[in-house]
Amino acid sequence: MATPIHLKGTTLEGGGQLLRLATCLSSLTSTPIHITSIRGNRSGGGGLKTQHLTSIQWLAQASDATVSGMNLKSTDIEFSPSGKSAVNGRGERGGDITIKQSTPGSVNLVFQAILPYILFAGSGSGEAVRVNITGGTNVSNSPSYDYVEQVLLPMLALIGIPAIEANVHSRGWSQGSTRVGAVTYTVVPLMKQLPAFTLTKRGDIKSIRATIVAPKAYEQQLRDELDVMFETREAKFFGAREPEVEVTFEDSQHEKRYYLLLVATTSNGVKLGRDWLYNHGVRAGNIDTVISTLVKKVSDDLLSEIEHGGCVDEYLRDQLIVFQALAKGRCEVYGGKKNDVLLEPSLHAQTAHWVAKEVISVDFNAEGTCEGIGFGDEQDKKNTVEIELAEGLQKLEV
Ligand SMILES: Nc1ncnc2c1ncn2[C@@H]1O[C@H](COP(=O)(O)OP(=O)(O)OP(=O)(O)O)[C@@H](O)[C@H]1O
Repeated sequence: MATPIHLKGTTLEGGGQLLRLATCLSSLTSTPIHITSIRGNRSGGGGLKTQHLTSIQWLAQASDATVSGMNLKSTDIEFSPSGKSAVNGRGERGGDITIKQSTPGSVNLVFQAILPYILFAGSGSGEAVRVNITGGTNVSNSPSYDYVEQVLLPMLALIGIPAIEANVHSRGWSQGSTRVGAVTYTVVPLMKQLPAFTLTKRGDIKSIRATIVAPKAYEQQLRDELDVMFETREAKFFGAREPEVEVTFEDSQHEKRYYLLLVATTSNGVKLGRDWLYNHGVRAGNIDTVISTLVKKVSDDLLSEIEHGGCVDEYLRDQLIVFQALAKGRCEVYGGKKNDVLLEPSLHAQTAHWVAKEVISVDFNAEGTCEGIGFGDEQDKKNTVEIELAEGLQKLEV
């Protein structure tokens, strides 16, 4: 068996994303890896949390991997796929995948870990796979259900991934709540390689959609606050264009859960999103502050995304890297400029570049461009098989 590639879990961002991406690429390409000091840059000693463990367990089953260290708080895992892909983790093609978390750990970080595998491992039949995941739907520092539905999935469609349908059955919140949510994503695995893609022309801001999830009693106040904000900042958002704004509201059914997402859609179909699950403490006496702070922060954040002129927001930039690396050929994603200087990729994006380089040898340049490996084409895929011969180890390409 090949020697596992060693990945130090404290590299760059040093959090859970390194682990998700590395195990996913390892599963797809049957590359053994050894990750040490897992989430070593996080407080509390790092190690695997439920969400990470759940993702790795699914990938291990799907790729028939032998794994050591697969337990909560583990800081060291060795992950060695056998090369016999089981496609959806049950040894079947098509059908359903059900992943249950009993905590509000982020549904979408589990989805982030397994989606490339489901798409690229190849069911070949064009049959849809329903991915049911329970856990948190709106969790701080992770993609919310709303962000995935309104930004990630349309952007994946824009780069050539077959449309993925999203359904939320119930909300699950973090921050002291034990409410677990449920989501279904319906994914059609790729039947051939993902062609190279380019996202370099953003276009003008055409419309903005605001999604509010908050206690029903404050719906009107939130709508009013947004109206005033859009009126004041109309020119900044829309330039000379006629403003197009849509606001939707959903009752959070929880007196302390205030969530806002703003998504800008451009004339070229690009989506830029920013959101926030208010996390500074909600008390009976501070609702006015909660509402004004929420609207101000999210609109400030979206404006800075719009001002840099890029085709991806800060979060999408790191989430598209795996698709760039697996597509066939030169993939370019423009991240924008500040004061005429290219925006540096976030630490998460730099980490994803590093993992892609270490595990599947894809190089990203400073502009975030790479030559993707074209995963999925049997003719182009270079499966290296190691055969032990009496006189030594010889490598053959098949
Ligand atoms: N507000 C947001 N909207 C969309 N995506 C987000 C948002 N915040 C974070 N993300 C994405 O969530 C992922 C977070 O990765 P990270 O390694 O920090 O997660 P983690 O598994 O929770 O790890 P850790 O607990 O170690 O921080 C990244 O892909 C990042 O782009």
